[in-house]
Amino acid sequence: MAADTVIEVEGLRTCFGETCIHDGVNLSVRRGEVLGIVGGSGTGKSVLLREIIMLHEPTAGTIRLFGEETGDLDEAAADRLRRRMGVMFQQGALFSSLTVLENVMVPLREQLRLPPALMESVAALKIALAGLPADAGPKFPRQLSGGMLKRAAVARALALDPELLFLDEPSAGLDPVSANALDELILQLRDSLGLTVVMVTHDLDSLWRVSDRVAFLGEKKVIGLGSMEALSRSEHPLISTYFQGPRGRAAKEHAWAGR
Ligand SMILES: Nc1ncnc2c1ncn2[C@@H]1O[C@H](COP(=O)(O)OP(=O)(O)OP(=O)(O)O)[C@@H](O)[C@H]1O
Repeated sequence: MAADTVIEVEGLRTCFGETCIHDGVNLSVRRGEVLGIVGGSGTGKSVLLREIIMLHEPTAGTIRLFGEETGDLDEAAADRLRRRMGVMFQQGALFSSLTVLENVMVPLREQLRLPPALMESVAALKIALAGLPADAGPKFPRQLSGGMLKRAAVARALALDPELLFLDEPSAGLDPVSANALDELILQLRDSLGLTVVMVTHDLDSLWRVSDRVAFLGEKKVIGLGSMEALSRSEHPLISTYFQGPRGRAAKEHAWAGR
């Protein structure tokens, strides 16, 4: 495994009963990059993410995180690795009965032994890092806009100072202005904290703006891996249909107009 590789997936196979959705998935993620995962609906993007973060066990193949093979770990070692990763799931998944500050404190309470006042300070810092005003802390999720909810979920994902951030459809349900602002946040976090970001998304505008490389899932494998520019020129029929449809072309024009 190369020194700058933080995630390596090799020969991954995933079956649910008789149906296999991955068969020979290979992928490596480099430290400090934003890697997008795309592909048609049902190609197994979210399942791949869940496998990388050790929430689902693959049928076969290996996944290495920071050089450690995840299939071989005992619970304590898996927990140590989990602490190095932050995850934002599709729905944000905040606890509705807790304030934003309390939500961000959940991983701190679970993983660290800190005095309550210090935990509050750490949580407040993460809320600020995620671009929320300080008065968002005492609010409940139902009192926040869609864009603010996503930021609160990002704040919680950052609670334990992760090196790796996973985002499942971060811009889903956001208006274009809030989606742009979230893209900016992702880039800022990568640059200021040196985070490696893996993001599953269908948002082509966002992929043009933030991804360094994109992995295209299709035919149960990664059938394309490279920059958006390289992928958008791919002649593979599945990839070209995806990127050269009307939405793909519009996103490319949009991206070029913004340069
Ligand atoms: N626990 C499970 N049991 C059985 N089948 C599952 C399970 N989890 C996922 N699947 C199936 O695996 C396939 C891939 O699901 P996944 O959610 O990863 O797709 P996706 O590429 O993220 O799709 P989308 O873009 O629509 O979100 C789907 O057909 C789904 O029904």
